[in-house]
Amino acid sequence: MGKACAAALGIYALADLSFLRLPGPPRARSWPLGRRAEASGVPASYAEQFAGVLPDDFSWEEFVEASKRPLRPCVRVNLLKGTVQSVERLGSHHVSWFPDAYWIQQVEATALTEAQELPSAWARIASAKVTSRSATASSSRARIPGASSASSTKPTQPIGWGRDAAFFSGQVYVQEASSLLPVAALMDAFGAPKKDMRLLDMAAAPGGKTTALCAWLANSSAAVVANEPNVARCKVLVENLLRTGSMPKVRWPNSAKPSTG
Ligand SMILES: C[S@@+](CC[C@H](N)C(=O)[O-])C[C@H]1O[C@@H](n2cnc3c(N)ncnc32)[C@H](O)[C@@H]1O
Repeated sequence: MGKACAAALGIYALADLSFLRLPGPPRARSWPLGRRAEASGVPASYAEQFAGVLPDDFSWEEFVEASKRPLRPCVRVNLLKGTVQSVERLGSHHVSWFPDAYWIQQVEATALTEAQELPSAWARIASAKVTSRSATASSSRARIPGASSASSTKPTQPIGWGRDAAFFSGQVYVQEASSLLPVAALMDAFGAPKKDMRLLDMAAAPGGKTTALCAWLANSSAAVVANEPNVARCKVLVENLLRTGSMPKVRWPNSAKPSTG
């Protein structure tokens, strides 16, 4: 139970840590941290707690700047329903910290890397063409029923994954790449699912982490307990769990199993 609690806390406490690898402005350490945080509109007590997990060479100001940057989406192949081979147009920009996840709207020509994200990068990416999938991936992918058929031509528009057959059939899940960091950390900590393990996702809707965990727990006796207090968001959560085939791996807190009929 102790591990499950730690895992649950980890899921929600680890937010966007991708900034840890990004270059930032020079450190400003002239004022005490509390005063500097309050100047950014953040309570000093929060900043002091956070300082405990920031690396020594990473300042509060860098953290604030990183927090202002837009989060970048990725498309994750849901191994409960699809494979990297079965999903068309994934591109070749793999998210380094998560298996089977690919950056959306990444542009080969500008060669932006995860460590080179600039304040203006988002606008450039959004307006640019999407890279075509790599020749290797293209030749190795088999067509499967229901998957997108627009694969033979090089896409010139960003792929609308939310309107793609691969999305509706549950083969892919679109989420911010940083939201996979806690899941990656947990997978790394455990190595493989333990027998009858229960992972608590305390704030589960819309299901990005829960569905990723369910895919990881496939073929094991482990399960995810999905907690979500907001009823409207529960509906979206259940839709995503059904779409991705995650239901068999989910347990509900407080005997509150939603009707799926
Ligand atoms: C950012 S979303 C979680 C995203 C989700 N973990 C994912 O990966 O897709 C935050 C969720 O926390 C829920 N929430 C808000 N207050 C909460 C509380 N006190 N306890 C549990 N969940 C809460 C919200 O309803 C919302 O659905």
